[in-house]
Amino acid sequence: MHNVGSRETQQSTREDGEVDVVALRRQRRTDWKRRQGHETYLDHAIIHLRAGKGGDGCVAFHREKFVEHGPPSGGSGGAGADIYIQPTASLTTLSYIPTRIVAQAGGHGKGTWQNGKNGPPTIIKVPVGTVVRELPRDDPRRALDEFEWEETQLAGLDDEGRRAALRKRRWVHYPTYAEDNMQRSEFGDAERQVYREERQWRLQRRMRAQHPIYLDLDKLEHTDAAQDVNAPLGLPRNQQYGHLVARGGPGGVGNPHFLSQDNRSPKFATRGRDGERVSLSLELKLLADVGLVGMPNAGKSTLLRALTGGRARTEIAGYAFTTLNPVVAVVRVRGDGTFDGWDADTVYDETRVEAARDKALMERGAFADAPTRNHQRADGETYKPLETFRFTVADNPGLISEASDNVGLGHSFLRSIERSPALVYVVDLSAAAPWDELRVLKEELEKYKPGMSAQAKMVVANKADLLAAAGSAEAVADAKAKLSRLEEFVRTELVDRESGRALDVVPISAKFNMNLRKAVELMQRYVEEARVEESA
Ligand SMILES: Nc1nc2c(ncn2[C@@H]2O[C@H](COP(=O)(O)OP(=O)(O)OP(=O)(O)O)[C@@H](O)[C@H]2O)c(=O)[nH]1
Ligand SMILES: [Mg+2]
Repeated sequence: MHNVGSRETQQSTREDGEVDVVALRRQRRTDWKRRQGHETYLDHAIIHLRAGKGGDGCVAFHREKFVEHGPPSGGSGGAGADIYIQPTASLTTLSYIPTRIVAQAGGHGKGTWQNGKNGPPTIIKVPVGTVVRELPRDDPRRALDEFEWEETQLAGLDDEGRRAALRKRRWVHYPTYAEDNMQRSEFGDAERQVYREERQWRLQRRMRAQHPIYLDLDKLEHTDAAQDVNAPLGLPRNQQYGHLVARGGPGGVGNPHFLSQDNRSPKFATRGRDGERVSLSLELKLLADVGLVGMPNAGKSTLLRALTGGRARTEIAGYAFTTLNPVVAVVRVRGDGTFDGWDADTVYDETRVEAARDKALMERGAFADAPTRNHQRADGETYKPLETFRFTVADNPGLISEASDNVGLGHSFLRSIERSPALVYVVDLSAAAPWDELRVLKEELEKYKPGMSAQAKMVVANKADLLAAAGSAEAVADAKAKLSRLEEFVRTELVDRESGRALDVVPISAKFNMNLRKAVELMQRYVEEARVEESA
């Protein structure tokens, strides 16, 4: 089964429009696998929100000395709390967001005309780069909305029981007066009025459901609450609140509301209404400038570590699927085109090997007088060109053939680089046929999102050191032939349609720090171009 089309259809529906539960289950399993051992990273979540219920109105009569029959004095209930979603820079994962959020109910009305308090708004903070979607009605993962929930409460009742249950959920009666109230014609009028309002409310809600919530929170937003006429009351004036996603139910009205010529002492009030219930899917898209795409073991993590002078804490090991989740790190380029760690003779080996080496050094006391930042370098060098450019690179799990069917780790992690302006293919040049790897990578990108392979800008041919390892003239000639065959493939198959330019091919060795300056220079160029385009 190869799904093509928008992300939603890929995830949950088959070509015939049916919801594909098997695919959903498989997706959940690969998501789970990706989270193993990585305690907190989560880039996709489904949350169920329940806005606050309105407070009930109150039935009361005023009591005062010498006033025998005081007027009705029941206060109205407060509105239930609304739920807002707000992007924030201080989070990087969705794992802190509870899957079920119930906002506070409004306070009940009380005697002596005291109205209930409104529920204070609930604000859900999500990381910048989160895309919020309301789950459509036919999605099996959606929770019941407030109307469907009421229906489930009424299931199995006959007409009479149903009417009684509905009334019970809508009306408050003065003690012992319930029967009496029901007989009255004023109550009948009031009840009709309430049902009319309810139908309006229901209609409005259905209309809103036709335009499901879709929010692309890729920027921090600073609305000026003091200026905003829609800012909810009860928030400090400078507090940011974000986007409304679920409305609280209105409070019920107190008995003074039903005072009329015919009924001088109404003994009923209405209850608050349920808040809206919505299910949202949250998807986190990291915003890295460059995304590395490659098969398992191609050396993506090694490359990221080398580009950041070993700062990027991403695991390197000689088995497939070492990296389970995207890791983003910053590459700092200096004025002369160098970057952190470019000149070091460090070998970026497997993390296990590195750890063992560090431990041995430590035991020998080699770090005892390692220079700190404030020390002069031993060789007396003081010149240090300033950092002039900075961009972020995302290292990703390996992508393999049929990843779109959730083979391997699937391809859902690609969402984190979906919007990266530049993708870089990383292939293992020492493999038998690196061009086949490229073909598969391109196909999988296209299956994830049609047109995504156009974001690819460069092919990095890694492990170039292995080719000529033998050192003989023959091996060198073979290596050259292989590289030119790869270039030939790129020239014929991987041409950027817009510019007509073939992707750049750069042979490197991430492990031994070779030819990385060239790769960084090109990456910087792509990022600069993209930024110019964006600001234009
Ligand atoms: N000889 C040589 N080995 C390399 C080079 N780059 C990476 N390796 C080795 O290749 C193996 C895999 O490297 P990783 O960086 O973990 O590969 P990856 O693409 O991140 O793999 P996954 O995370 O599993 O997708 C490790 O044993 C590295 O030491 C290189 O330039 N030359
Ligand atoms: Mg890796």
